[in-house]
Amino acid sequence: MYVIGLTGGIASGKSTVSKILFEAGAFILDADQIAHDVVKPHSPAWADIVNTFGKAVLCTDRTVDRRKLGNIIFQDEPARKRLEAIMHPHVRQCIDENLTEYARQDGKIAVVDVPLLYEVGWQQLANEVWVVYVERDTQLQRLLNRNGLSPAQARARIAAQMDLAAKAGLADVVIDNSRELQYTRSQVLAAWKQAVKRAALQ
Ligand SMILES: CC(C)(COP(=O)(O)OP(=O)(O)OC[C@H]1O[C@@H](n2cnc3c(N)ncnc32)[C@H](O)[C@@H]1O)[C@@H](O)C(=O)NCCC(=O)NCCS
Ligand SMILES: Nc1ncnc2c1ncn2[C@@H]1O[C@H](COP(=O)(O)OP(=O)(O)OP(=O)(O)O)[C@@H](O)[C@H]1O
Repeated sequence: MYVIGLTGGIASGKSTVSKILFEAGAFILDADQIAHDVVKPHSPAWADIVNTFGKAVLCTDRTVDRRKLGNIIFQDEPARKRLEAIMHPHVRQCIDENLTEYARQDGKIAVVDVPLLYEVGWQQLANEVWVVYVERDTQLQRLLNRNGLSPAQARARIAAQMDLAAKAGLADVVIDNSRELQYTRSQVLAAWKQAVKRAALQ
């Protein structure tokens, strides 16, 4: 199974790129979605979160209140590290299981969208890594428009991640999503053509 690791920064455009890749024929795995799925009430990760952060981070239906948990962990680095220590083994296990399942099906390429791929050191799960880059001011503006955060909260979330230009420096492929969608789409489709050729040579 040929795997593209898709990463970038918060609100840099990973979902936008993965949608284009899905339409081009890729399997898509989304680590954020997996992170939401593994905290279903009474799952092991959910129990660890309740033990660590208390029942105050639950909604009335016992699901994790992600807004509340986000507000805690993005202004308290030790708390963020504790949440990551709980979550990442579960997320990784789920990614590995899905990739094993996909490998049974023929010849498709899998795209694994992991925002923290470099921070967590999971580059080895991919044959190649793509970074979705955006200029800092545009990233902040898109994050503010999307999440209804205050500028200080949005900056804290960006600061909790490795510098995006540094990620771009490590990437096999960089998609610049600073401009209009059509510009992004044409870069993605050109890079996809090349990746299909590399996958065929594997
Ligand atoms: C903090 C949580 C509850 C906030 O949930 P919420 O629905 O508001 O945000 P969502 O999950 O959609 O994440 C949005 C973006 O935040 C950024 N982000 C999430 N967790 C982290 C983190 N630990 N460190 C830095 N950035 C993060 C990512 O860029 C992500 O794409 C949630 O993100 C979470 O459980 N994070 C810990 C697990 C994790 O590290 N996930 C990242 C992928 S493995
Ligand atoms: N080229 C673009 N022009 C204008 N808006 C864009 C562009 N690309 C993405 N956006 C918008 O920016 C926001 C972030 O994009 P997207 O959700 O794809 O990022 P992401 O990296 O998947 O974010 P996260 O990992 O934080 O969930 C969205 O509201 C999206 O509609």
